Amino acid sequence: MPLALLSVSDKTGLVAFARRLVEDCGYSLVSSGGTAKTLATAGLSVTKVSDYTGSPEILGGRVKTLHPRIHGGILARREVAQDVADLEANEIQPIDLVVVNLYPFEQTIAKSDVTLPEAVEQIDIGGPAMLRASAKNFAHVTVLCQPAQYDAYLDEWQKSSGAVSFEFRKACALAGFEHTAAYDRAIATYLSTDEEGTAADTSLPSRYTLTGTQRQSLRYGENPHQQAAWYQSGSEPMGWAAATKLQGKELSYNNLVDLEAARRIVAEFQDDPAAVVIKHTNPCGVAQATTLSDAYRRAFDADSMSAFGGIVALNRAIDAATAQALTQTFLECVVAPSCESEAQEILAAKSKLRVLTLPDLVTGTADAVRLIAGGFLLQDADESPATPDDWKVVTETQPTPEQWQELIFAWKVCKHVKSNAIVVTSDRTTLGIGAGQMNRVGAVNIALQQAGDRTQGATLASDGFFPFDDSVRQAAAAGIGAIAQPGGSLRDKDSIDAANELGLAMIFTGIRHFLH
Ligand SMILES: NC(=O)c1ncn([C@@H]2O[C@H](COP(=O)(O)O)[C@@H](O)[C@H]2O)c1NC=O
Repeated sequence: MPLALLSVSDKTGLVAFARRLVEDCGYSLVSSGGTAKTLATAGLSVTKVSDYTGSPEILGGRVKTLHPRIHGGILARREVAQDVADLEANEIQPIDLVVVNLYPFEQTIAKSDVTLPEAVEQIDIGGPAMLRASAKNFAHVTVLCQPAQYDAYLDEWQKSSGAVSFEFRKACALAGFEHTAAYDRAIATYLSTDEEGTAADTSLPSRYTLTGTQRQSLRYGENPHQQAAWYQSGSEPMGWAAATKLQGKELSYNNLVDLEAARRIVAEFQDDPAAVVIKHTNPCGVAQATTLSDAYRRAFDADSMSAFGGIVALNRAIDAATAQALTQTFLECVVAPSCESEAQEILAAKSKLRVLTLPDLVTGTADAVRLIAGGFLLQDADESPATPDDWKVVTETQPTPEQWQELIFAWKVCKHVKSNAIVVTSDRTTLGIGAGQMNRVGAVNIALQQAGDRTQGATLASDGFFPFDDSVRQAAAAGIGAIAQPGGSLRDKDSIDAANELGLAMIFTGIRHFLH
């Protein structure tokens, strides 16, 4: 009789599955304590692991299945004479099917009041050992690590009359190793943070694993000839995986990339209603106002030509007036924390428009990963807030209180524009954005040109320092009244002298915001 080993924390579907293993597939069952109890209570015949091994479960369950009779049965190569002889000599029966799912570590640490000892006790040791052992020996053993796989196994068993295919076993092994990798990643991440959830050690980890479960296959990637899929980190949906799509076409790869860019900008603005319009990850309009509809109109009007086909993020619930404005042009996606029912009815007229709600638009990722040939780069996210207390006025002319507010606004936007970045703003609305230019003067030119005749008295922010005084002179010629830039160039003095000569106020932020 073939032997199946069942040891599961999540007992969903367990009894029905085990019954079919016995009745349809002819398995005899061996199970760890709690699993055996569940099966026996349901009237199934099952041998307890402790009876099979002759060793009781000890240390409060820390050692249950860690025994040569279990691991020998899983790992034996049936075609290797010495392995077969070892099994016989030790009275070990080969195990053909391992059904194991792990202690719910992630669910445990998701609880707000969890203690470190509680979390540590939920680190499964015996389960991953069995899972990895059976995945390693997929040439002979099938491993199932989630209840969702039970039906597929029974289908496969029936289809093959019990001769489960190599491909099926290999796919199960792959799923098993992905599962243990994600499980260990969650443990390592948890241990690397302190009770407040911030990194306990400021240095980056010596080993870094990125894992995810495919959540959605996407029609294509950045271009139609590229395949793409969306992966969810962790077992609980967070971030975009927790968003709700109220209406509209299927999300595309580029939609998700742009939505994330839009989210990051709107997350900067919490105090007043704010709107962001994104094209190809750069903002073409950002505005704050006293009402959401006004903020959206201003963001849209900032560069209405570019806004066509844009991605919009809003930091307040979509109301009817904003919904009305949103339907006036072609947009790809809109995201907001929520959407009022009247607004939903209005937006429904644009049935293709993707409307998403994401209650938490602020929480992002702590790490930024970039793949390069042969490896990847890891850095902290650019979380540095705009802290004007540390900013230094370097000109004779001091910014007025209004200019200070405007400089903060421009600087926050500038942080999210691809380098070289220049942002011109007025009345908490972008007027012109120079993005991704290979020289800074080019970025200044584009931003000023876009702003057109609206630059008189406006402010300008630059993500990097000015290497020469030419940008200051261009800005002054266009009527810009105040500038924010990091400072730090060898020729800072030239820029300061030019600003003084031309009567501009200029502040040095002391930090830069390159974005590549
Ligand atoms: N220590 C062990 O030898 C061990 N063997 C299996 N487990 C886990 O114990 C759980 C099942 O326990 P039970 O059948 O007692 O409800 C499974 O999640 C399984 O992964 C173990 N627990 C933790 O490491």
